[in-house]
Amino acid sequence: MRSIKFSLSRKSTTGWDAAVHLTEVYLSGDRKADQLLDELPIEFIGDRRAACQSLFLGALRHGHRTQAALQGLLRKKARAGVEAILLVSGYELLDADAERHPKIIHHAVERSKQLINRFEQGFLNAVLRKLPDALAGIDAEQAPAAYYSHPAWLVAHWQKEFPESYRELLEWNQEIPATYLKIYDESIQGPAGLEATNWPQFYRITPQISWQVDLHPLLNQGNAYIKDPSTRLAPALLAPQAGESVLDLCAAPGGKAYDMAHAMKGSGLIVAVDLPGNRIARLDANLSTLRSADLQCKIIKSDLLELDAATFEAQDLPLRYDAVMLDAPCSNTGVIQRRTDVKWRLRPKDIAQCAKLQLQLLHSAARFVRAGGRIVYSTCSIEAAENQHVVDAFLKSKSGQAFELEDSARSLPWETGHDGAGAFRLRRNS
Ligand SMILES: C[S@@+](CC[C@H](N)C(=O)[O-])C[C@H]1O[C@@H](n2cnc3c(N)ncnc32)[C@H](O)[C@@H]1O
Repeated sequence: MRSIKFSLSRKSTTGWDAAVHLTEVYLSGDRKADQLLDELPIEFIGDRRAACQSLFLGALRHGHRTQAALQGLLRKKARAGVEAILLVSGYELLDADAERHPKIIHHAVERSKQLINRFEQGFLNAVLRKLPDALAGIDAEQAPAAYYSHPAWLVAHWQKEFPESYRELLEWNQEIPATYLKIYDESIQGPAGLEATNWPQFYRITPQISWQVDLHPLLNQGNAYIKDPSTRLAPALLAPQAGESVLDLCAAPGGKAYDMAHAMKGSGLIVAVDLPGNRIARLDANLSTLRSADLQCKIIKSDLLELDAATFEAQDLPLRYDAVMLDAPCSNTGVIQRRTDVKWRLRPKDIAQCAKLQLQLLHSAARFVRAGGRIVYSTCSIEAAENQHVVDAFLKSKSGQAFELEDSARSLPWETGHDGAGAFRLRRNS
């Protein structure tokens, strides 16, 4: 398959064409939606980029519903190029009033002439004409997984985990997420078009805002960061103080480090650890905006499970810290509204596998907490298996005996109105 930059380099390429192309690449490979959007050529800007993003993410957000509707219309699975057109069109049909459906179908058939062969065009035409009725025939009560466009196993799992509220969760995940800017320095006047929220320092970014003109000058100076209000929970629990030593584990790209550096009033030590790889460059760029004469920020590129005393000694860094943040990798079930392709990637065994790794990471992280110090274990999962159960298993273990659970915070998106998360503060007594 040709590169995204090459395929979209023609001036005549529309946002719709680009969305179909990204959807095809997504269906054919193992790249995440964010990565594909990041690969759009820089000249692909303005309305074309916005249309591409909205159609591509809409196709994925509602893709399971469109696939369910197509089941009765296709004898065998369509080639990824054809399926991509059907998913983008399915989203457009769901998003529009019935009187616009013929226009949507006509447009898809016309644009597809340059994308698929004549046989496929005839087939597409026939299927698209039946798609609106097939979509309308899916009932929320009888077929919640198809209607709310989630894998059936995940819906069955949440029906057990959240019997009272799984529908609210499914509805939440299907909404288009808000984007928030956190402004740390109260003296900074944000641009017009930022909307205040109930969460201090968080502003909703409205369509009036220009990323290029309004936001870029504000970002990357250490005083503002694009992040969801749920990200405040774990740093607030850890509450690092000025002058303390903080070990930020699983740190990249550095969002939690921003909160912690500001809580520390720019004084102390932050040692950030993440796996070697391309996330380190963004971590480094973010930390470089936080460093000051009084705040040292160091990076260790390492697997936490292999982190040992020698690595710290080699960089002349302490081995034990006042405060440790472990923002563990997780199933991401709390952020599906924002990262809709998580629904496509997640497999039934993933939650248990994440929990197993998280417990290993917590054991490894706990070694670096000084006596009397604290550690916050945090995830952006809403699964008990990845939150409370990991902490319970740790506390029951031999090394967990030295710790006690002091406090915790949880966000279930349908209750809080922002992304889901779990955070637990453990104190080391000895
Ligand atoms: C939830 S993200 C961290 C987000 C970050 N704390 C922030 O606030 O911007 C999880 C991170 O864990 C890192 N990670 C996963 N497994 C790891 C391991 N074994 N050792 C170190 N880092 C790991 C990933 O590379 C990823 O950057």
